[in-house]
Amino acid sequence: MIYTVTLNPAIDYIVNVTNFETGRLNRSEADDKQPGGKGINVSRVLQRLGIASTATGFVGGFTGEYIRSVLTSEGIAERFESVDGDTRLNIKLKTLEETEINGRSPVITQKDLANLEALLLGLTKEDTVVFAGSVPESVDQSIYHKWIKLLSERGVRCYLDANGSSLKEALAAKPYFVKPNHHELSELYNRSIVSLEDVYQYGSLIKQEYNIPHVIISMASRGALYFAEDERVYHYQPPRGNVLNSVGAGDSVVAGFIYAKHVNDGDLDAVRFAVACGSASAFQMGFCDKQDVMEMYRKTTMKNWEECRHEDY
Ligand SMILES: Nc1ncnc2c1ncn2[C@@H]1O[C@H](COP(=O)(O)OP(=O)(O)O)[C@@H](O)[C@H]1O
Ligand SMILES: O=P(O)(O)OC[C@H]1O[C@](O)(COP(=O)(O)O)[C@@H](O)[C@@H]1O
Repeated sequence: MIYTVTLNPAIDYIVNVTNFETGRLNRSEADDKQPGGKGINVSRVLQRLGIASTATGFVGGFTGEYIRSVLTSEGIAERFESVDGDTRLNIKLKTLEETEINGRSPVITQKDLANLEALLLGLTKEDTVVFAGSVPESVDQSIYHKWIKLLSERGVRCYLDANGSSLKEALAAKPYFVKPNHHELSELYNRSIVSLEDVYQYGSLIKQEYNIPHVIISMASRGALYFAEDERVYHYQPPRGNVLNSVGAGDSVVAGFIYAKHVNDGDLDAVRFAVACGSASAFQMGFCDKQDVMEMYRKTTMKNWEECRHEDY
Protein backbone atom coordinates (compact mmCIF):
# COMPACT_ATOMS: atom_id res chain seq x y z
CA MET A 1 0.00 0.00 0.00
CA ILE A 2 1.06 3.57 -0.63
CA TYR A 3 0.77 5.87 2.41
CA THR A 4 0.96 9.64 2.14
CA VAL A 5 1.91 11.54 5.29
CA THR A 6 0.75 15.15 5.58
CA LEU A 7 1.75 16.52 8.99
CA ASN A 8 0.33 19.95 8.16
CA PRO A 9 -2.75 19.66 5.90
CA ALA A 10 -4.81 22.66 4.86
CA ILE A 11 -7.91 23.78 3.18
CA ASP A 12 -6.68 25.69 0.15
CA TYR A 13 -8.97 28.70 -0.32
CA ILE A 14 -8.47 29.82 -3.91
CA VAL A 15 -9.70 33.35 -4.60
CA ASN A 16 -9.71 35.15 -7.94
CA VAL A 17 -9.45 38.95 -7.82
CA THR A 18 -7.92 40.10 -11.10
CA ASN A 19 -7.26 43.70 -10.14
CA PHE A 20 -6.45 43.17 -6.49
CA GLU A 21 -5.50 46.30 -4.53
CA THR A 22 -4.24 46.46 -0.95
CA GLY A 23 -5.91 48.91 1.42
CA ARG A 24 -9.42 48.69 -0.11
CA LEU A 25 -12.38 46.30 -0.32
CA ASN A 26 -11.83 43.72 -3.05
CA ARG A 27 -14.59 41.35 -4.10
CA SER A 28 -13.88 37.84 -5.30
CA GLU A 29 -14.77 37.04 -8.93
CA ALA A 30 -14.64 33.31 -8.28
CA ASP A 31 -13.51 31.17 -5.41
CA ASP A 32 -13.10 27.56 -4.49
CA LYS A 33 -11.94 25.47 -1.56
CA GLN A 34 -10.04 22.22 -1.77
CA PRO A 35 -8.42 19.86 0.71
CA GLY A 36 -4.71 20.62 0.46
CA GLY A 37 -1.30 19.85 1.82
CA LYS A 38 1.28 18.03 -0.20
CA GLY A 39 0.66 14.40 0.79
CA ILE A 40 -3.10 14.82 0.46
CA ASN A 41 -2.62 16.21 -3.05
CA VAL A 42 -0.43 13.23 -3.93
CA SER A 43 -3.21 10.88 -2.76
CA ARG A 44 -5.82 12.79 -4.77
CA VAL A 45 -3.77 12.72 -7.97
CA LEU A 46 -2.95 9.02 -7.52
CA GLN A 47 -6.66 8.33 -7.13
CA ARG A 48 -7.40 10.15 -10.38
CA LEU A 49 -4.74 8.04 -12.08
CA GLY A 50 -6.38 4.88 -10.71
CA ILE A 51 -3.97 4.02 -7.87
CA ALA A 52 -5.22 3.58 -4.31
CA SER A 53 -3.39 5.10 -1.35
CA THR A 54 -4.04 5.79 2.31
CA ALA A 55 -3.73 9.41 3.46
CA THR A 56 -2.49 10.01 6.98
CA GLY A 57 -1.10 12.79 9.18
CA PHE A 58 -2.90 15.15 11.55
CA VAL A 59 -6.24 16.90 11.15
CA GLY A 60 -8.39 18.82 13.61
CA GLY A 61 -11.54 20.88 14.00
CA PHE A 62 -14.15 21.74 11.35
CA THR A 63 -11.50 22.19 8.68
CA GLY A 64 -10.09 18.77 9.46
CA GLU A 65 -13.56 17.21 9.23
CA TYR A 66 -14.01 18.80 5.80
CA ILE A 67 -10.75 17.22 4.60
CA ARG A 68 -11.75 13.79 5.89
CA SER A 69 -15.18 14.04 4.25
CA VAL A 70 -13.86 15.09 0.82
CA LEU A 71 -11.26 12.32 0.80
CA THR A 72 -13.89 9.76 1.78
CA SER A 73 -16.28 11.00 -0.91
CA GLU A 74 -13.48 10.56 -3.47
CA GLY A 75 -12.91 6.97 -2.31
CA ILE A 76 -9.52 7.70 -0.70
CA ALA A 77 -8.80 5.75 2.49
CA GLU A 78 -7.73 7.98 5.38
CA ARG A 79 -6.13 7.22 8.74
CA PHE A 80 -5.55 10.71 10.10
CA GLU A 81 -4.90 11.27 13.78
CA SER A 82 -7.30 13.82 15.30
CA VAL A 83 -5.61 16.74 17.04
CA ASP A 84 -6.94 19.62 19.13
CA GLY A 85 -7.26 22.87 17.19
CA ASP A 86 -8.34 23.56 13.63
CA THR A 87 -6.40 22.44 10.58
CA ARG A 88 -5.14 25.60 8.84
CA LEU A 89 -6.57 27.54 5.89
CA ASN A 90 -4.13 28.49 3.12
CA ILE A 91 -5.02 31.43 0.90
CA LYS A 92 -4.18 31.15 -2.80
CA LEU A 93 -4.82 34.58 -4.27
CA LYS A 94 -5.08 34.69 -8.06
CA THR A 95 -4.48 38.22 -9.25
CA LEU A 96 -2.37 39.08 -12.28
CA GLU A 97 0.12 36.79 -10.57
CA GLU A 98 -0.25 34.11 -7.86
CA THR A 99 0.24 35.05 -4.19
CA GLU A 100 0.00 32.52 -1.35
CA ILE A 101 -0.43 32.79 2.42
CA ASN A 102 0.04 29.46 4.15
CA GLY A 103 -1.36 29.27 7.69
CA ARG A 104 0.11 27.79 10.87
CA SER A 105 -0.49 24.27 12.08
CA PRO A 106 -2.40 23.51 15.27
CA VAL A 107 -0.14 22.25 18.06
CA ILE A 108 0.86 18.60 17.66
CA THR A 109 1.53 16.85 20.97
CA GLN A 110 4.00 14.07 21.74
CA LYS A 111 1.00 11.73 22.06
CA ASP A 112 -0.24 12.66 18.58
CA LEU A 113 3.23 12.00 17.18
CA ALA A 114 3.51 8.68 18.98
CA ASN A 115 0.16 7.56 17.54
CA LEU A 116 1.24 8.33 13.98
CA GLU A 117 4.64 6.75 14.57
CA ALA A 118 2.94 3.54 15.75
CA LEU A 119 0.99 3.40 12.50
CA LEU A 120 4.15 3.94 10.43
CA LEU A 121 6.13 1.32 12.34
CA GLY A 122 3.52 -1.24 11.30
CA LEU A 123 4.51 -0.85 7.63
CA THR A 124 6.53 -3.47 5.76
CA LYS A 125 8.69 -3.72 2.65
CA GLU A 126 5.54 -4.07 0.56
CA ASP A 127 4.69 -0.47 1.46
CA THR A 128 5.67 2.94 0.10
CA VAL A 129 5.51 6.14 2.15
CA VAL A 130 5.42 9.72 0.89
CA PHE A 131 6.49 12.37 3.41
CA ALA A 132 5.34 15.65 1.96
CA GLY A 133 4.92 19.22 3.08
CA SER A 134 5.95 21.42 5.96
CA VAL A 135 6.60 20.11 9.47
CA PRO A 136 4.49 21.94 12.11
CA GLU A 137 6.44 24.29 14.39
CA SER A 138 5.56 22.18 17.43
CA VAL A 139 7.28 19.14 15.91
CA ASP A 140 11.03 18.62 15.75
CA GLN A 141 12.20 19.41 12.21
CA SER A 142 14.25 16.20 12.23
CA ILE A 143 11.10 14.05 12.26
CA TYR A 144 11.29 13.13 8.56
CA HIS A 145 14.91 12.10 9.04
CA LYS A 146 13.97 9.86 11.96
CA TRP A 147 11.06 8.19 10.17
CA ILE A 148 12.81 7.75 6.81
CA LYS A 149 15.73 6.09 8.60
CA LEU A 150 13.49 3.78 10.65
CA LEU A 151 11.31 2.82 7.70
CA SER A 152 14.13 2.40 5.19
CA GLU A 153 15.76 -0.08 7.60
CA ARG A 154 12.51 -2.08 7.37
CA GLY A 155 12.62 -1.98 3.56
CA VAL A 156 9.83 0.59 3.16
CA ARG A 157 10.37 2.82 0.10
CA CYS A 158 10.34 6.48 1.20
CA TYR A 159 9.56 9.50 -0.99
CA LEU A 160 10.28 13.03 0.24
CA ASP A 161 8.96 16.47 -0.75
CA ALA A 162 9.88 18.95 1.96
CA ASN A 163 11.59 22.28 2.43
CA GLY A 164 13.84 24.19 4.84
CA SER A 165 15.62 22.41 7.67
CA SER A 166 13.31 19.37 7.56
CA LEU A 167 14.46 18.77 3.96
CA LYS A 168 18.12 19.31 4.78
CA GLU A 169 18.03 16.86 7.67
CA ALA A 170 15.91 14.26 5.89
CA LEU A 171 18.27 14.05 2.90
CA ALA A 172 20.88 12.47 5.16
CA ALA A 173 18.46 9.60 5.84
CA LYS A 174 18.63 8.80 2.10
CA PRO A 175 15.05 8.63 0.84
CA TYR A 176 14.47 6.77 -2.43
CA PHE A 177 13.22 9.93 -4.17
CA VAL A 178 13.28 13.66 -3.52
CA LYS A 179 11.74 16.56 -5.46
CA PRO A 180 12.72 20.04 -4.39
CA ASN A 181 11.74 22.85 -6.72
CA HIS A 182 14.46 25.30 -7.83
CA HIS A 183 13.58 27.76 -5.02
CA GLU A 184 13.95 25.02 -2.39
CA LEU A 185 17.27 23.99 -3.98
CA SER A 186 18.47 27.58 -3.76
CA GLU A 187 17.43 27.72 -0.09
CA LEU A 188 19.10 24.37 0.65
CA TYR A 189 22.53 25.59 -0.51
CA ASN A 190 21.95 29.25 0.32
CA ARG A 191 22.94 30.24 -3.23
CA SER A 192 21.00 32.13 -5.86
CA ILE A 193 20.08 30.04 -8.89
CA VAL A 194 19.96 31.97 -12.14
CA SER A 195 20.78 29.41 -14.83
CA LEU A 196 20.26 25.80 -15.80
CA GLU A 197 23.96 25.30 -14.99
CA ASP A 198 23.25 26.42 -11.41
CA VAL A 199 20.41 23.92 -11.11
CA TYR A 200 22.71 21.24 -12.49
CA GLN A 201 25.51 22.17 -10.10
CA TYR A 202 23.41 22.12 -6.91
CA GLY A 203 21.24 19.20 -7.99
CA SER A 204 24.46 17.25 -8.58
CA LEU A 205 25.56 18.18 -5.06
CA ILE A 206 22.42 16.57 -3.60
CA LYS A 207 23.24 13.45 -5.56
CA GLN A 208 26.91 13.39 -4.50
CA GLU A 209 26.40 14.29 -0.85
CA TYR A 210 23.46 12.02 -0.12
CA ASN A 211 23.50 9.32 -2.82
CA ILE A 212 19.74 9.46 -3.34
CA PRO A 213 18.60 7.22 -6.22
CA HIS A 214 16.08 9.60 -7.83
CA VAL A 215 16.43 13.39 -7.63
CA ILE A 216 14.06 15.64 -9.57
CA ILE A 217 14.49 19.41 -9.45
CA SER A 218 11.29 20.97 -10.76
CA MET A 219 11.48 24.39 -12.39
CA ALA A 220 7.86 25.39 -13.16
CA SER A 221 7.58 26.28 -16.89
CA ARG A 222 11.16 25.04 -17.48
CA GLY A 223 10.11 21.52 -16.55
CA ALA A 224 12.61 19.49 -14.55
CA LEU A 225 16.17 18.28 -14.32
CA TYR A 226 16.40 14.62 -13.39
CA PHE A 227 19.44 13.06 -11.73
CA ALA A 228 19.00 9.37 -12.44
CA GLU A 229 20.05 6.31 -10.51
CA ASP A 230 22.82 5.61 -13.07
CA GLU A 231 24.26 9.15 -12.50
CA ARG A 232 23.04 10.46 -15.86
CA VAL A 233 21.20 13.79 -15.99
CA TYR A 234 18.27 14.67 -18.23
CA HIS A 235 16.14 17.71 -18.86
CA TYR A 236 12.40 17.35 -19.44
CA GLN A 237 10.53 20.20 -21.09
CA PRO A 238 6.72 20.42 -21.06
CA PRO A 239 4.96 22.47 -23.76
CA ARG A 240 3.93 26.08 -23.20
CA GLY A 241 0.38 26.53 -21.97
CA ASN A 242 -2.01 28.73 -20.11
CA VAL A 243 -1.52 28.20 -16.37
CA LEU A 244 -4.89 28.21 -14.62
CA ASN A 245 -3.77 26.98 -11.21
CA SER A 246 -0.25 25.87 -10.38
CA VAL A 247 -1.11 24.94 -6.76
CA GLY A 248 -0.41 21.22 -6.51
CA ALA A 249 1.66 21.04 -9.72
CA GLY A 250 4.69 19.84 -7.76
CA ASP A 251 2.59 17.29 -5.87
CA SER A 252 1.32 16.04 -9.24
CA VAL A 253 4.95 15.43 -10.29
CA VAL A 254 5.52 13.30 -7.18
CA ALA A 255 2.28 11.37 -7.79
CA GLY A 256 3.18 10.84 -11.46
CA PHE A 257 6.56 9.34 -10.60
CA ILE A 258 5.01 7.02 -8.01
CA TYR A 259 2.35 5.98 -10.51
CA ALA A 260 4.95 5.14 -13.17
CA LYS A 261 7.03 3.09 -10.72
CA HIS A 262 3.90 1.36 -9.47
CA VAL A 263 2.60 0.24 -12.87
CA ASN A 264 6.15 -0.83 -13.74
CA ASP A 265 5.62 -0.46 -17.49
CA GLY A 266 9.08 -0.57 -19.10
CA ASP A 267 7.89 1.60 -22.01
CA LEU A 268 6.73 4.43 -19.77
CA ASP A 269 9.36 7.09 -18.97
CA ALA A 270 8.61 7.80 -15.29
CA VAL A 271 10.02 11.34 -15.23
CA ARG A 272 8.39 12.34 -18.49
CA PHE A 273 5.10 11.05 -17.08
CA ALA A 274 5.73 12.92 -13.80
CA VAL A 275 6.48 16.23 -15.56
CA ALA A 276 3.42 15.70 -17.76
CA CYS A 277 1.30 15.30 -14.61
CA GLY A 278 2.67 18.58 -13.22
CA SER A 279 1.90 20.55 -16.38
CA ALA A 280 -1.48 18.90 -16.98
CA SER A 281 -2.46 19.98 -13.44
CA ALA A 282 -1.06 23.50 -13.89
CA PHE A 283 -3.04 23.99 -17.10
CA GLN A 284 -6.39 23.41 -15.41
CA MET A 285 -8.18 24.54 -12.23
CA GLY A 286 -8.25 21.08 -10.63
CA PHE A 287 -5.88 18.12 -10.90
CA CYS A 288 -4.94 16.16 -14.01
CA ASP A 289 -6.54 12.91 -15.08
CA LYS A 290 -4.98 10.10 -17.09
CA GLN A 291 -6.16 11.38 -20.47
CA ASP A 292 -4.75 14.92 -19.93
CA VAL A 293 -1.49 13.42 -18.76
CA MET A 294 -1.03 11.15 -21.77
CA GLU A 295 -1.64 14.09 -24.10
CA MET A 296 0.94 16.15 -22.19
CA TYR A 297 3.32 13.15 -22.14
CA ARG A 298 3.36 13.13 -25.95
CA LYS A 299 4.23 16.84 -26.00
CA THR A 300 6.95 16.71 -23.33
CA THR A 301 10.51 16.39 -24.63
CA MET A 302 13.61 14.93 -23.05
CA LYS A 303 17.26 15.87 -23.67
CA ASN A 304 20.55 14.67 -22.24
CA TRP A 305 22.20 17.30 -20.09
CA GLU A 306 24.97 17.92 -22.65
CA GLU A 307 22.37 18.80 -25.31
CA CYS A 308 20.66 21.49 -23.25
CA ARG A 309 23.22 22.89 -20.80
CA HIS A 310 23.64 26.18 -22.71
CA GLU A 311 19.92 26.85 -23.10
CA ASP A 312 18.21 29.81 -21.41
CA TYR A 313 16.75 29.28 -17.96
N1 LIG B 1 4.03 27.61 -16.00
C1 LIG B 1 4.10 26.28 -16.20
N2 LIG B 1 4.10 25.77 -17.46
C2 LIG B 1 4.21 24.45 -17.68
N3 LIG B 1 4.34 23.55 -16.70
C3 LIG B 1 4.36 23.99 -15.42
C4 LIG B 1 4.24 25.37 -15.09
N4 LIG B 1 4.29 25.51 -13.74
C5 LIG B 1 4.43 24.25 -13.25
N5 LIG B 1 4.49 23.34 -14.25
C6 LIG B 1 4.68 21.88 -14.15
O1 LIG B 1 4.59 21.48 -12.80
C7 LIG B 1 5.86 20.98 -12.35
C8 LIG B 1 6.09 21.42 -10.91
O2 LIG B 1 6.05 22.82 -10.84
P1 LIG B 1 6.98 23.63 -9.82
O3 LIG B 1 6.43 25.02 -9.78
O4 LIG B 1 8.40 23.46 -10.20
O5 LIG B 1 6.76 22.82 -8.45
P2 LIG B 1 6.11 23.25 -7.06
O6 LIG B 1 4.62 23.26 -7.30
O7 LIG B 1 6.56 22.19 -6.12
O8 LIG B 1 6.66 24.63 -6.74
C9 LIG B 1 6.89 21.48 -13.35
O9 LIG B 1 8.00 20.59 -13.41
C10 LIG B 1 6.07 21.48 -14.64
O10 LIG B 1 5.98 20.18 -15.17
O1 LIG C 1 3.07 22.39 3.83
P1 LIG C 1 3.40 23.62 3.04
O2 LIG C 1 4.84 23.70 2.63
O3 LIG C 1 2.94 24.86 3.76
O4 LIG C 1 2.63 23.54 1.67
C1 LIG C 1 1.24 23.39 1.64
C2 LIG C 1 0.66 23.87 0.37
O5 LIG C 1 1.28 23.19 -0.71
C3 LIG C 1 0.31 22.56 -1.54
O6 LIG C 1 0.31 21.19 -1.20
C4 LIG C 1 0.67 22.77 -2.98
O7 LIG C 1 1.99 22.32 -3.22
P2 LIG C 1 2.71 22.43 -4.63
O8 LIG C 1 2.11 23.60 -5.37
O9 LIG C 1 4.16 22.58 -4.30
O10 LIG C 1 2.46 21.14 -5.36
C5 LIG C 1 -1.02 23.19 -1.18
O11 LIG C 1 -2.10 22.32 -1.33
C6 LIG C 1 -0.82 23.63 0.25
O12 LIG C 1 -1.53 24.81 0.53
